[in-house]
Amino acid sequence: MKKIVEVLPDKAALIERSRDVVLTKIQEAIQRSGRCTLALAGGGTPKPLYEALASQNLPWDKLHIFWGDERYVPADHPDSNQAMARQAWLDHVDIPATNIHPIPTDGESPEADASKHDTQLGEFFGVAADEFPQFDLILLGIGDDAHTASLFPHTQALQVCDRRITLGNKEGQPRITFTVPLINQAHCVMFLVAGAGKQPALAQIFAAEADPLTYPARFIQPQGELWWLLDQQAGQAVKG
Ligand SMILES: O=C(O)[C@H](O)[C@@H](O)[C@H](O)[C@H](O)COP(=O)(O)O
Repeated sequence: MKKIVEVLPDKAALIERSRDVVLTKIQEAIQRSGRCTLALAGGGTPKPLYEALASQNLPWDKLHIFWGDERYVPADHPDSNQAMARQAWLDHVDIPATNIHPIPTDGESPEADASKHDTQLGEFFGVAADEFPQFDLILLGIGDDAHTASLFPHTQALQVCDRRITLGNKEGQPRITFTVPLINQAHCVMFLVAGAGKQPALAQIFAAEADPLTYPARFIQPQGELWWLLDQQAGQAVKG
């Protein structure tokens, strides 16, 4: 794993830098394999990044969009991660509908939809049920409790090693999430973190030792590159 940590002067600089790194990673993936598989994060921090990507001129047919986690709400619900990315970005560019691979939330149950998406990933990447495909880029955020994707502290999802997709649990509300081994298989994982409220969580995530079940983002140790892009306020927590 190659770890890169950058602290940017403010939120605007963080978004500009993340846009540039994302564009580079998309280009590298397309050169490597003819396409780029990109998993998006929810939350407020990446929204301006998605808005910035909406004005780019990209080979949209080569980009395949996934989500690292989803809230269990209809696709047009204000809390839907899919809806946020569509409104900020995907609805404004010429990406083929078949290149957008949302986590389903309209099935019989969260369990059934998690299992369906696990199968969908296997089919898309052409891998067996017990294999973990390699995403080109996975975008992530962290919560004040150091959760990432929908991998919340001390939840069952953190222990799942034999599936790509599982159920997350936010204070009793079901979510659907990538598992730790799926995220860790990626070519590149990029965390975007802004604001002073994230300092305590970041301090524990970057500490020499701390329990990953309490600070789930510590589990993220991808095969490829691990980027932490922080604004100045969040970055106070990791300055030597
Ligand atoms: O669906 C979600 O809520 C996320 O994917 C989640 O893990 C998010 O990235 C963090 O909670 C950070 O959220 P903010 O960017 O809003 O701080």
